[in-house]
Amino acid sequence: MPNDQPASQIPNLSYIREKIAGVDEDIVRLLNARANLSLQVGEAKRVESQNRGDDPKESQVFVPGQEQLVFDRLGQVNQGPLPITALKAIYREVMSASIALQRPVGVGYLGPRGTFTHAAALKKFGEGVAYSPYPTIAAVFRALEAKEVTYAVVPAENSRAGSVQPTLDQLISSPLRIRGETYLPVEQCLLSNTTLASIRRIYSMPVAFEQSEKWLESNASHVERVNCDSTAQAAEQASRDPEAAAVASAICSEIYGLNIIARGIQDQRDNTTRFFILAPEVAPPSAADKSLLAFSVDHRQPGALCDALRCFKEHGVNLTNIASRPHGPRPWEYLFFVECSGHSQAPPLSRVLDDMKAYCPEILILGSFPDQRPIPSRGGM
Ligand SMILES: O=C(O)C(=O)C[C@]1(C(=O)O)C=C[C@@H](O)C=C1
Repeated sequence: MPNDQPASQIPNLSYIREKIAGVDEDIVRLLNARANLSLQVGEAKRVESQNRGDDPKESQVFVPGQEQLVFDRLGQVNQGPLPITALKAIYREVMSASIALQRPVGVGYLGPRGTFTHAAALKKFGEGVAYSPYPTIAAVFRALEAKEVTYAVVPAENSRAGSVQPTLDQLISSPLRIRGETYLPVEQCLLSNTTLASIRRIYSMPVAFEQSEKWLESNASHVERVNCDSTAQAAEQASRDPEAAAVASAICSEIYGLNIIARGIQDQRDNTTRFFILAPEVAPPSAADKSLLAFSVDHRQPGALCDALRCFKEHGVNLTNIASRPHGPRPWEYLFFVECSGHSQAPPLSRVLDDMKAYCPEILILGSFPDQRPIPSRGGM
């Protein structure tokens, strides 16, 4: 940046560096003061768990609503010149270390290394925790159920391709709950070690093919498509097949040694994927929560769905999404998935759930968590 001060008034470089060293000492002292408080929070959480009759070693250290409060406060107190995005990135690591101080944390994700889910997990938990990739969404669920990891991250929904069905299917049969969410901009690339004209097969995940449908139709309409469990697995397979390509992230080109043949091939410029953070239990209520529920109604009763949905209207609870899926154990019957504002343990949603019992043989609370939909002014993490 140009400096208009006369040369005589500019402090000399070593003097400024000494000042920076002094500020760094203060920052380290303050970070450790914060870390000591975090250790106390960890102890308080263990005592609370014990009082509830739960295993104190498994107390929940990741509290997304509290993290949102910290991020919101940063926005309120920051006077610059540091941009808020920089401050939030620094604090992501501060809180990552804070979580790890309270309890060793392992995060399972849909791997292998380099998937968008891996990027989402890093965005949510930072560098302070240990990461373990699993080959399928089902395997991620099983790992957390078996307590191989403390939390898990799975893809939930894409702005172009819609819900990730294997995640919904796992959620309804698993005791795990959604504790948090995060959104990630997704740029798809065509990666290969051959030229576009020589590609005979393209590997990817069904949702990634769907997101890139227009580009693939125009540029590779006659090329065979091979479904994989993840985009990174697709890149890994393409790296071993000289006639193949993969639809995957730019990061995968580095990890698996592939060239980027085309970048940004997704149909939507602001293609975004939403990920769920899974845990054994939901997070406590925060300032702005939403919930994902699944329920069935008596399909022989005309108006049964309408009766169930009226409960939301009567308590002024807003629905943001509704979908239906075949009910696993009972063919030709359906489960309705509803996403709405509020937390299942707090009114008005807790009252809606009480009223719905009159109309719904089954109600599953799949999760309640702070709403992180990307709103530029709020900028959830
Ligand atoms: O307040 C808590 O519950 C904490 O554990 C502290 C803290 C933090 O460092 O600010 C750390 C992790 C949580 O996810 C939220 C906040």
